[in-house]
Amino acid sequence: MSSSLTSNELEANPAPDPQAPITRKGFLISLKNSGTPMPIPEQNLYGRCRPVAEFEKLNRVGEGSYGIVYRARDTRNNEVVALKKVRMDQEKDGLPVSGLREIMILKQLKHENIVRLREVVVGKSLDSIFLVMDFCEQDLASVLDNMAQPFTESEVKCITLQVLRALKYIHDRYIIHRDLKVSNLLMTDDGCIKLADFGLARMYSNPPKPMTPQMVTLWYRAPELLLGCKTHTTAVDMWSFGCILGELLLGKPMLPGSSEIAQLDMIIDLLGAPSESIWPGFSELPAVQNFTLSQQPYNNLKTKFSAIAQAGRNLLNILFIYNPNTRATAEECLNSKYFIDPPQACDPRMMPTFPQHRNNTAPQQAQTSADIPISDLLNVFIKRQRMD
Ligand SMILES: Nc1ncnc2c1ncn2[C@@H]1O[C@H](COP(=O)(O)OP(=O)(O)OP(=O)(O)O)[C@@H](O)[C@H]1O
Repeated sequence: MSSSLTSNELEANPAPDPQAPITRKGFLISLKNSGTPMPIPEQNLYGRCRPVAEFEKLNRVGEGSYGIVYRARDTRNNEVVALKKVRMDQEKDGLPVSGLREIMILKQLKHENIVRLREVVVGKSLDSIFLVMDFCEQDLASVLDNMAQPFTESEVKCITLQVLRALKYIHDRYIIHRDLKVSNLLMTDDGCIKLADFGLARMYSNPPKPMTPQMVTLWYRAPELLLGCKTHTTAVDMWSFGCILGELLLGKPMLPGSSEIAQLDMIIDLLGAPSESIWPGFSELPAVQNFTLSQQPYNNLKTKFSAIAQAGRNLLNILFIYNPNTRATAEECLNSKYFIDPPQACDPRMMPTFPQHRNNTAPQQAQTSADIPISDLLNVFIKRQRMD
């Protein structure tokens, strides 16, 4: 991904509803009004950052494209937290853009099925920042990789209902996650699912504005993205959600393509070929000419999910709709008969617990740092980018 934080981007995609709970204030508005970084009117907009030295790193639990995540102990209150070090070396201009986006978005979200950002802490230089989040004992990818038997259907319903609640919450606030996959679904020992990793998330507007299509991990990527559509909607998350539901029901990834064309072929093998009649505008999509799509005419969802009750297959059918404008929304899924029919979703507290496979690495030394306001940090990054 080539990404840089520009004032245009900060201004882009305003929430269409001025009453929406998400507001843009502080430094964002300063940039918009002046075109250059301005002093931040509210001192310490995001509060003062504590030094990361106040956290004892216990072990590394994960590493993604944009950061390393540690289990750590907050020495002030002894609580165990997740500490995500924002990776700096991936950005060509040295800016932790995905980290900053993640901070800006997570700060505004408060929902029991979304990982809570407690605070931002800093290392010894401004080039080292960490997100402090509630610690979740598991992520669904490592659970699925290590479990002896697949989830029962009532466990699948328990997990997916929680994911849908998180999706409804963010979609109602004009936020698209854009990287929904099992490794970004965390689970606590109380069976609570938390949507994590908002590094690729974006605000969207109506009508949608152009965005980079190469988002979303391939296996969970919607056909409109694979075909180069530049206007994304919440429907991209709903496709990914369908892939996750399918993966939980099958006990293995549903569409594990190894390239974009292989991914499209897998989708077509499962659902039949898209056409202008079922997806108006399909033939105009930028990448349609680049691929020779197979003409397989049948929808094979029923065969692939023959062990699942009709209501489950109906839910999958409305998620795997090619046309993003008619694909099911999170709210429609929450009202699906699938969640009413037996077996009903189990209580999260009845979910099985799993060994913590991610806790096997050695402790790390904490760094020292200064006590710096996060607003200063953000200004430094923005200024640096303007100089490039
Ligand atoms: N709050 C948390 N509690 C426990 N583990 C976490 C937490 N946040 C992240 N992790 C672990 O760290 C991994 C990577 O985190 P995350 O997805 O946020 O990083 P990323 O660099 O953005 O990853 P990606 O490459 O998927 O975009 C997760 O899959 C999970 O295993």
